[in-house]
Amino acid sequence: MTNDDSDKLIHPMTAVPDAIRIVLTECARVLLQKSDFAPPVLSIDAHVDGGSLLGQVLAEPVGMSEPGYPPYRASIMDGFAIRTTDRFPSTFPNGSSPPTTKQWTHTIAGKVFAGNTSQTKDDTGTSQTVDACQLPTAYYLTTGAVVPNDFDCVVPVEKCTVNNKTNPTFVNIQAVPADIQSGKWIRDVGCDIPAGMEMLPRGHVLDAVSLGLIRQSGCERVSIRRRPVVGVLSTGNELLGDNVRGEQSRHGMIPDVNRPVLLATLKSMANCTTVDLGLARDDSVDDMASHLQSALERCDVVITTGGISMGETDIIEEVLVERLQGKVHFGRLLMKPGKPTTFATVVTAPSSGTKLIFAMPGNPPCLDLLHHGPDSTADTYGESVEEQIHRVVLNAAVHPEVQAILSQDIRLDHERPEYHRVQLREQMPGGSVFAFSTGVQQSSRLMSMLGADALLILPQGTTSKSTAKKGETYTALLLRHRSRYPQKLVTEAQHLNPISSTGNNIRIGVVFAAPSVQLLLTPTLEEITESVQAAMAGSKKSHSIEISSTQLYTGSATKIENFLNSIPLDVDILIITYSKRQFRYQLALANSLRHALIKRADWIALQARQGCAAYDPTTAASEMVVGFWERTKETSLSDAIVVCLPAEGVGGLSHVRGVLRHALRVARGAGHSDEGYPRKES
Ligand SMILES: Nc1nc2c(c(=O)[nH]1)N[C@H]1C(S)=C(S)[C@@H](COP(=O)(O)OP(=O)(O)OC[C@H]3O[C@@H](n4cnc5c(N)ncnc54)[C@H](O)[C@@H]3O)O[C@H]1N2
Ligand code: MOO
Repeated sequence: MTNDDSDKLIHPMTAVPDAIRIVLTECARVLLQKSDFAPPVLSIDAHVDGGSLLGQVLAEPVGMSEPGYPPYRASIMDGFAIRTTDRFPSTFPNGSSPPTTKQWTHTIAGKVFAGNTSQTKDDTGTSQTVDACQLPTAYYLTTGAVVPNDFDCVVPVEKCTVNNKTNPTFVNIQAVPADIQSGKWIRDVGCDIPAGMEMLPRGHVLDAVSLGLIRQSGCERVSIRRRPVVGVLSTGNELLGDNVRGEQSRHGMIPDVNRPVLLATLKSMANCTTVDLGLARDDSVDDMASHLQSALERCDVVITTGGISMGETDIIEEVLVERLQGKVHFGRLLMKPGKPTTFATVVTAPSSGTKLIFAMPGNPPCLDLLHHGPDSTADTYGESVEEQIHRVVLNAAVHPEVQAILSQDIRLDHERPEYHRVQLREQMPGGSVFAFSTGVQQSSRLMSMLGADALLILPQGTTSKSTAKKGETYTALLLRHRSRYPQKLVTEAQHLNPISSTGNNIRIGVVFAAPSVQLLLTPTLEEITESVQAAMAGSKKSHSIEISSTQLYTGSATKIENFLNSIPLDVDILIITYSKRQFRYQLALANSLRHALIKRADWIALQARQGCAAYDPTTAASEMVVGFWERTKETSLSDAIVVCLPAEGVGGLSHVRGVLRHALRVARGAGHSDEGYPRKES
């Protein structure tokens, strides 16, 4: 659509989940079509100083080389190495009594210190019965020393007494039989890391511990992905350059905030090399074109700010499309703030490939957007580029999020969903999380970002719902302090909102239900996905399985129906899990659900019970409910299969083929009618 007063295109507003998928798809396309990102992989000396490996992403897994770690049998204690197979004589030298079972006397054959490699291989004598004049031998060892061949036990020095401190020749060991066992206090070759084990997978981001493991692996070179080069350009004639001081008083001029904020954000969160592209004036299309042209030659990704909405000096899109022949994938977002955000790709000279351009609005808080990013770390062997792209997009962890309870009423925006800057507070450690607005959210107010922990996604207002009410729960996208929240409260949002089912894609929604957050025992989303995948294994058609939504429910068990009606889930299978330890709660939850389903499938529930019990016997007495949930409104659950089972038994889903296969048919549009169940009167 065009605007009558100017030639500018007015793009439709793209919903954020769609925009994320578009960005992920284009990122994956560029990253996976290796010619566009040459050289995609660098080989680096594993022994270079850690600094240059830290934060890098592995392009190939790192495995343990022969013989494993430790590379030799090592003593765990400072002590004496002995052979447990040695036998003692019935008579002893100089007629003394033979040792009791608690005392063994050995001749000290030598000392082996950690790092001493010479003396250890010669004493390979086999087990011996010592005659009247011969005692078995022992070696003194320090922690980490090589245990001599055939010696199979180390006795700590605390249990040993030597005959002469300065020049010991005998050691008397006082120990209980349990101390004299083969393998005691010895780390066998490869017992920490066996040879051939994959220690760090492809896509692993190297941290300090990984650097240590690479050293232990014995690997000489590691393959890492080349970091994308990301350039940041601020545009606008009103911006003061870095070297211009004392000009702030000049009427109509402001400091450039976006560039330093973006560069710092990229440095702190992204695995990329940053380039400061400086400032560009916005009164000349020619100048802007040459600025962007040279930026694209140097960078894989260019982020511009400003000049992208409807004004006469908003020239970025014109330059991208008309001068650089770029393709705009979306030109506006259905979100507040950040509406004018534009995403484009430009094919530069064949040698340097396709470049990604994010043209962001000038208002500084719009930079929140940058926190959404792709994660293309999955295994890619044996797939076509299109398949890889599809999988990367499906698997991308877009944003860590928690469910937060609003602490005050907030008026909803009627044009766009609002990503409201909030501070988060826990009621008590591990308890419910409450969201507090950081104040006036006007797009230009950088102050509203100060101290913000998260962006609370508030829905677009309607005539029937114009206010988000205190006490309501909304999704909060964490900006920082992820580790502050208990692991189980934080979910990796695969996608921010429901996405529609395509082909053989099964969408799973998960509700974690418990009377309070402390009582939640949540299976991991991977566990759920794996169980469903296992159940589907062997089905004739291939399919992909995706957790498309997770919800936390800490309300009364009898109100679950209201809760399910209120959430905009659009899934094929809804899994509701609770802890088997919550006896009364699970009973109330199950009764309530059974009542709310349009059809119960008790025989499948029995199958589910057996499946869970096979997986975890203690779940046998738990409540299981299976049935169908009726579509109540366009955006809500669409005749989902509901499976309610204890969190401890989720692995048992892999035994419930029938229900999940049926869900698959429903997902493909067959509906439940072939099952012949009557619908409830509405
Ligand atoms: N007629 C319409 N006007 C506007 C619309 C619209 O739909 N129709 N959208 C509004 C929205 S929403 C936003 S957001 C802004 C974004 O505009 P631009 O992306 O074109 O950005 P500018 O106009 O260049 O700048 C906006 C604002 O931010 C200040 N700014 C710019 N760059 C920086 C910087 N590097 N550091 C600090 N501050 C910066 C600039 O001075 C402006 O005040 O458009 C609305 N208009
Ligand atoms: O999208 Mo703008 O950032 O609302 O003002």
